[in-house]
Amino acid sequence: MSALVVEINKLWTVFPNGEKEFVVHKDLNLSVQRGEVLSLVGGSGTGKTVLLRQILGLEMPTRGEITVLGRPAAEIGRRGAASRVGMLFQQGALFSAFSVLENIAFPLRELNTLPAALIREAAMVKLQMVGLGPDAADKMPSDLSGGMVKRVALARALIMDPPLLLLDEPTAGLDPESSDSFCTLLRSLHRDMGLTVVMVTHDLDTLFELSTRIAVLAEQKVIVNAAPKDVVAFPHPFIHQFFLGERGQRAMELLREYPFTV
Ligand SMILES: Nc1ncnc2c1ncn2[C@@H]1O[C@H](COP(=O)(O)OP(=O)(O)OP(=O)(O)O)[C@@H](O)[C@H]1O
Repeated sequence: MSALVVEINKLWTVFPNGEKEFVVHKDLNLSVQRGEVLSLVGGSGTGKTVLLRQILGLEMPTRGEITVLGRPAAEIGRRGAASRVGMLFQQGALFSAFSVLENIAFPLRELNTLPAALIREAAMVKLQMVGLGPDAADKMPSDLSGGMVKRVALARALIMDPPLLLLDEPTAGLDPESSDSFCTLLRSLHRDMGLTVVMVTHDLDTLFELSTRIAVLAEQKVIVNAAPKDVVAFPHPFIHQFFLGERGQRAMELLREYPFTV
């Protein structure tokens, strides 16, 4: 298998805006190597979520190519895609009428190729993998804490052991303690499953705890894609404001605290 898991070439994303056009991405290039945790960082509206959805094949770019695991991203949006790419949406997005176990099993059920007992067993394994006990299996989403919702959504994203995992603001809305323990879980899963991860986050703790690389979106493209310590030192007004403004001290502390990233 090639070391390149995601390859984005000359990507344009243009949305209609009244009489005019609104250009979100312009000639954007990005590549993600196997085993990386690549974080996408950028100001509001720079097209981070759109890019994740395009990698997942849920949206088509206006122009350019996105190759995921050697095939066009457009093929991923189809049936059985969960075996190639798992996605953790920002709100967790569980089905409220399904139990925890039914939510986790959903992509396997959809495939309709395995007997129910095997599907149940696979979902129980994933439940354990995300640190939840068997007693959580029959709970309904409304009975779960925010941290548990994220864990169940993660278990569902991983049900078919995809090599690539996409995370949209994985720790948004969690209290600091739940956020920390979710980061620890993501980090051990990344290590143990040999996952490649592409993540969008605004949270500096999450960013420095998990990222092996950071790609910064500005001026409709990726202005830098490098190790965290090199990104922090890159001369650009957005980066200066994001890492070295008010939050600068914190960013520097985090760089020292998480040797994994430097
Ligand atoms: N389907 C669409 N039609 C028109 N405009 C869209 C569509 N989807 C996204 N946009 C616009 O594209 C821009 C990028 O959106 P996106 O959600 O990717 O931003 P983002 O970088 O994730 O921002 P944030 O950090 O605020 O979540 C925004 O201005 C958004 O309004």
